[in-house]
Amino acid sequence: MKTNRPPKNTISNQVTLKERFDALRNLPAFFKLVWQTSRWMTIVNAVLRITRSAMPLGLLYVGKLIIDQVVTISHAPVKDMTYLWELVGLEFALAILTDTLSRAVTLMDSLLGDLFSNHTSVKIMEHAATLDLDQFEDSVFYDKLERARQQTVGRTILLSQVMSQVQDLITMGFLAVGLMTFNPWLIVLLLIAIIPAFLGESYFNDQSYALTRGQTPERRELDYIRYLGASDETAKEVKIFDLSGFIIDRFRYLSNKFYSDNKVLAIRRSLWGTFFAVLGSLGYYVAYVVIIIRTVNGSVTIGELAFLAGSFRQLRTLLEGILTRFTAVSQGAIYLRDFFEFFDIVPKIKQAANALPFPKNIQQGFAFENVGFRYVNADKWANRHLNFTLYPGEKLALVGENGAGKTTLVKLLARLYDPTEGRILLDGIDLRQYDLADLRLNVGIIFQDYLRYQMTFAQNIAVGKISEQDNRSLIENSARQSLADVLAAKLPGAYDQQLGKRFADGVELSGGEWQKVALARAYMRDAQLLILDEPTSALDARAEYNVFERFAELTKGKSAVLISHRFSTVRMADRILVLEKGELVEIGSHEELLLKGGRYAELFDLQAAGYR
Ligand SMILES: Nc1ncnc2c1ncn2[C@@H]1O[C@H](COP(=O)(O)OP(=O)(O)OP(=O)(O)O)[C@@H](O)[C@H]1O
Repeated sequence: MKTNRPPKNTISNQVTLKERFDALRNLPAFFKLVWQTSRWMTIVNAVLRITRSAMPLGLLYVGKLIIDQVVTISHAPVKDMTYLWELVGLEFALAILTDTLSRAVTLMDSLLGDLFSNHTSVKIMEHAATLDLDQFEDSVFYDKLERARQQTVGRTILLSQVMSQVQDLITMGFLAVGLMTFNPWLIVLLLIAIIPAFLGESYFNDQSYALTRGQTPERRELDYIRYLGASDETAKEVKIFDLSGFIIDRFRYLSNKFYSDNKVLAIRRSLWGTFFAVLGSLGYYVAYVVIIIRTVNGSVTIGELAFLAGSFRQLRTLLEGILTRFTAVSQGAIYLRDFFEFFDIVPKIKQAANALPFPKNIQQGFAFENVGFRYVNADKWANRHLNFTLYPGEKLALVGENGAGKTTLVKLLARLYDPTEGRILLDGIDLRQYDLADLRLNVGIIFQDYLRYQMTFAQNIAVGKISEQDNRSLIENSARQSLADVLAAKLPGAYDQQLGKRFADGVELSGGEWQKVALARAYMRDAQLLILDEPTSALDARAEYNVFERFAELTKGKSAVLISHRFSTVRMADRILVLEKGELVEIGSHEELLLKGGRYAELFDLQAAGYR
């Protein structure tokens, strides 16, 4: 965790006017997404809004007719009220209709917005699932993912903003036509009063976007700290190391920084906003005075006075809203760029064209030809100059100190990464030529940091081959093979027992017990290559020995790679590959390597000495 980092320079996050306009190009793609979310809702929404936009002019005009009629009747000797009441009835109907339409629009916006948010969340998850492991390990990627996630909620607002924009533009068109029939210059006055507010608004929106964008990494850190500070997974360590003060301090530092950065901007925005509002009011009152003078002179009726003043006031509000919203919409479009940028990230590990099916029975095995791998942004090679073959049916153990590159090697075998240099051949053909899904189905790995799903016992095993989640006999059989069946028998809910403490009635397992459950996943699929990356480290020595003995027996004829730091386990393998700083230093059987008296013998003696 970083502390007391200097304030982030947000200059690079400033948006130019050109970028703002360029971003508007994202709107069609955005509407395509909305359209995909629900066609009928989009249409209904549009129809409702167009109808609603004619209402203000209608109301003002009927209002004018009513006032003029009242004036006429008040001067008439015979008072016939019929027409007046008709007008009042009409206005009442229009008022009810306006209100109903507004509510219907709000309802539609919120329903469509919710659906849109669900739709885009699913799309993000679907796209994230196609991406490579190393993309997930890149912080720039995480920032993009985070911004894309924010969009799913934020963009529902954009939806109603754009719709409202169109609606208000139409309303304005109606009102402007009405106003221009009386006094065209009133429109000019209106524009003069409004434009400064628009410019101010777009300036502050830019500032706010730059600030938010610049804060993305800190926001992620804040989320992470919130998680550290209050989660079942972290509570134990936080308590024992008494980290709460440290965590809270960091949280306070970051959140205070957000607060003060945002505060400065909010205050400036508010002060300028007030000034522009005064300017707008000034414009309105100049127009009002002119209309009053004309009414007093008799060139405008009292009904027209009400109509003109009302139109002008409404137009001002509308225009202000439209201009403000314009910056908000283009702002939203800029955020959208982040959203679509996430979808532009393409996986590097892809299915080859005309991919080959995975061999039914591996003939020659996996041959590493000068394989090297370097993590993104790492200077050091994690694996280098690897030349060896994993033969069909062979059990190969990987040995080496921490960071020697064992896990990386098995990730290459499962194509979680592709080699940076060299290649891996399966039966003489580059691994990249095989069907990816088929490969993953045939290469089973249980990692040392396997997941403890807060789900049922059976589901925790079924994740090994989720398509078989309802195949209870396969699940129970897999549990038997990893020796987890004994555990199920002891649980109150047996295979349906909820595991973990996160949800109601969950039972927590010990580290070793969890490992047996995780190991059962390996037996769910009939993989031709099984990889166990230290998933047995929490088992006691006897249990690990039993598990591996059983594993060797159950996987007879299949290839397997085992990673373990226990030599009692390692010696069971047909051959042992010793890695040092990512490179192969020795390979051979336990006996051969002991005889050789090299690195393996040294490590073995070291461990044996510990037991003497
Ligand atoms: N995701 C990653 N990004 C960058 N570097 C990594 C990543 N994972 C591992 N490394 C680096 O690659 C090297 C090899 O790591 P690897 O996990 O393969 O070692 P290992 O032999 O499995 O270690 P251990 O016995 O501790 O599990 C290490 O130096 C490690 O720091």
